[in-house]
Amino acid sequence: MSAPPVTSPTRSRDASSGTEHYLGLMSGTSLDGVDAVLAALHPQGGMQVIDHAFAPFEPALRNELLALNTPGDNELHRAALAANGVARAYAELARTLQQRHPQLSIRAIGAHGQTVRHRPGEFDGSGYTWQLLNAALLAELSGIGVVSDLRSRDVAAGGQGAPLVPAFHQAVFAGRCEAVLNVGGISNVSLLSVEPGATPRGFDCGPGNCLLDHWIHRHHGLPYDADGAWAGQGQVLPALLASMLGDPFFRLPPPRSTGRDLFNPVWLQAHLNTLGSPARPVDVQATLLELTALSIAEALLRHGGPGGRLAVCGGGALNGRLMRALGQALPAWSIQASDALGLPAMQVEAAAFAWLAMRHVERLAGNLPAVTGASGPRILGAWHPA
Ligand SMILES: Nc1ncnc2c1ncn2[C@@H]1O[C@H](COP(=O)(O)OP(=O)(O)OP(=O)(O)O)[C@@H](O)[C@H]1O
Ligand SMILES: CC(=O)N[C@H]1[C@@H]2OC[C@@H](O2)[C@@H](O)[C@@H]1O[C@H](C)C(=O)O
Repeated sequence: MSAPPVTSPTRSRDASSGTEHYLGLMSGTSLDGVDAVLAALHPQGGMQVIDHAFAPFEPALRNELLALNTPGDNELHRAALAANGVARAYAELARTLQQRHPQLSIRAIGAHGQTVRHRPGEFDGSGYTWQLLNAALLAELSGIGVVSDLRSRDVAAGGQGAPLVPAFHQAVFAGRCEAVLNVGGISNVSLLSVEPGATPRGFDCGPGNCLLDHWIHRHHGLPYDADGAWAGQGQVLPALLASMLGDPFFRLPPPRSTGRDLFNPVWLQAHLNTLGSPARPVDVQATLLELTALSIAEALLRHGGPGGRLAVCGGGALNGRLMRALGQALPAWSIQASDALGLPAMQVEAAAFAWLAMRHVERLAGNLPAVTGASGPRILGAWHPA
């Protein structure tokens, strides 16, 4: 990646080592809450995770963020209030890690915000992606400089604005696995390379946990299907599975990205409506788990290599049934959670946003045009000084 010039924050750094501390704050499409990772990062590579913390969203904020994923009334005011709520939740977690490590000076926070719309569109200036976060308030509350809005510049350059993690996956996992799979609300894959000068590839696969979470919440009031246990009690419905896998998104070539804009309860209901008779909820859950596994496997086989080592991160790595379904669908891949490579599955994304903050501070590009389709490498994010 090249490093175009940009006006960037001034910095003081331990010149002897070049290593600085960054905080990554991530709340993804699952909307379960906020993950924070405090990491020591060196611009030339090398990362050590110092600590990790998680806090669930308050139910009222989570409900409002979910509602804002769907067009509705008086959204500007509601979105502004929700962006303040996200900033307060992020600041609380930042404070937790600051208090645990008072001796460390944190160079910057990389704060993702909450995606409520993702419409990258064509390269005609109409595309946008929107992550709710009042980054100014976060800088004010935390006393730390914040890099936010990390996707918009890539979209402005004609890219998808996502996925952004392949560059980070390459930096920390290359040589130890051939592919990295993130199963959050949405799933995405990075295909790594050890060839000199080669860049990784990557793309979104489709729904990860978001439809599974929705369905078990609707029928049992639970936030997620722990270990896929409920899905395991049902039978896969072939007609429903075929209908869902028929969505044109699954046939799109990379660069491609998606989100709750497409894979949401309305999408699921439309496919349920194609069935001749009502389905048992437990069978729908079994079918959704199969959809997640098969859409990932199909994308990996079509656009990735024939096999190798696949490291899995995100909450889906904690779903034993999903991991077994992936193993069955990808017999030539050896699959294990990223924990085996030294970075726990639930820390990878937040660590990636700490890394993206470092790229901004160091005036280095954060995107990979080969992944997102942007017209060139770009420094990502907007800077909000401490
Ligand atoms: N023990 C478990 N069994 C099954 N699923 C689990 C378990 N623990 C977490 N999950 C799933 O993982 C989800 C959270 O994953 P994660 O934090 O990676 O998502 P995210 O960061 O919101 O998503 P994205 O990568 O789309 O931005 C939960 O909503 C749940 O579906
Ligand atoms: C628009 C948006 O928020 N996309 C997320 C989402 O969650 C997973 C997948 O869809 C991925 O494209 C992206 O997040 C990861 C962190 C990324 O940008 O690499």
